[in-house]
Amino acid sequence: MSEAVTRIRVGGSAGSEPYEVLVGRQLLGELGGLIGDRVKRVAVIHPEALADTGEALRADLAEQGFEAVAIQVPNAEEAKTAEVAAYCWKALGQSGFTRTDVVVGVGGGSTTDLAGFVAATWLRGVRWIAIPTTVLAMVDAAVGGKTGINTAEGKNLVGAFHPPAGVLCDLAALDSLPAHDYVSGLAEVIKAGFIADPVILDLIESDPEAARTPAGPHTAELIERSIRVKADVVSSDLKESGLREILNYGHTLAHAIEKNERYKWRHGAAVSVGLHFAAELGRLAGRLDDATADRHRTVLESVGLPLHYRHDQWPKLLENMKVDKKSRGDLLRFIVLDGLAKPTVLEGPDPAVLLAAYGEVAE
Ligand SMILES: NC(=O)c1ccc[n+]([C@@H]2O[C@H](COP(=O)([O-])OP(=O)(O)OC[C@H]3O[C@@H](n4cnc5c(N)ncnc54)[C@H](O)[C@@H]3O)[C@@H](O)[C@H]2O)c1
Ligand SMILES: O=C(O)C(=O)C[C@@H](O)[C@H](O)[C@H](O)COP(=O)(O)O
Ligand SMILES: [Zn+2]
Repeated sequence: MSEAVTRIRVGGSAGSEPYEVLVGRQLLGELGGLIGDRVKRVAVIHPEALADTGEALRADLAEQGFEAVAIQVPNAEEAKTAEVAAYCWKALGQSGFTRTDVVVGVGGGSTTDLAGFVAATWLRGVRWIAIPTTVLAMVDAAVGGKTGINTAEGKNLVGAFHPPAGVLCDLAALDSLPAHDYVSGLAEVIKAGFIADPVILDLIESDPEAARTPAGPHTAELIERSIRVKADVVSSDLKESGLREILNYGHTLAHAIEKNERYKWRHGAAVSVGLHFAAELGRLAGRLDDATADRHRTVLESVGLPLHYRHDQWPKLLENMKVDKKSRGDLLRFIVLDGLAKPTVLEGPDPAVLLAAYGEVAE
């Protein structure tokens, strides 16, 4: 696929403002235009690992005439806490941030989830722009307006739907990403393949080793296809009243594992185990054919993603899953497949079937 800039439109229905996701290289020149003329202040929220990037962005924006502040937050999930959100609110307050000012979140999904949440809550909502720097944030977290933080009780339990004004996916950012973080993002790419676009799976299976690096021949296509899957879904169901639940494929168990690991596991790694579990659940519930269920294991394993989790943790995981956002009262609900690219909801599965599915995942 060419290195030209691809523009993917998101939203525009049900009262939400449409915006674009740009994918390409050297996109930062687009930022000033996205921020707009009448804006006085810009806050650049970035993780420690991207201190240089955050400062370079701040300096560039200051040169363009904005009052720009950089707000450094911890790396990864440590940023998704009420304390860090409060730290950001303090920084916005101290810089006199008003309703016409703009937040920029640059980093992985943890940073964009936090930055979006800070933007959603400051003065009850200011504009924000996402500059995702991981595969996972480009294909999933930065697109669609789910923002939020974790609590000790569970993943993303506090948040808001607050779509960004634009998303800039600069593929050059992926060159500095640690290999395990690159691979972890592939779990959401593979998820998009199973729920909606099997060409994604074909591309990865054609050369799994190449899919593990940003230098692979299909990097841009894999990212763009996954963004289109997400864009299509959130454009028709921003607030998850139905269709959007399919994006949660593999996430019911994944979030339970993340909480169990006190958010030290990468989200993508947990999603990989969760996808394996969801495939086995679909198979054992009589919904999914053996070949498609097996394909989950082979494709995830081929790029080096984990499939298993500790056998003795099932009672805790079951407890954790009760606060999943898809639960209704005491009813557990899972996304499973009726076939390739045919996601559906499985409500209140037999506990014995759930346990048997976990038996396939347990190590
Ligand atoms: N809002 C959504 O719709 C949505 C969707 C999927 C995932 N998420 C959330 O995204 C988070 C996971 O995001 P992630 O996988 O991007 O990980 P991450 O944001 O936790 O980042 C992983 C690590 O990589 C560092 N990093 C980021 N970009 C880098 C780069 N270019 N070079 C070097 N280091 C870099 C980060 O500082 C961090 O240390 C989870 O909290 C998950 O819940 C949200
Ligand atoms: O955008 C969505 O909707 C998703 O479910 C995408 C997921 O990949 C993502 O991890 C999301 O943050 C999970 O949301 P949650 O509502 O289950 O916390
Ligand atoms: Zn996810």
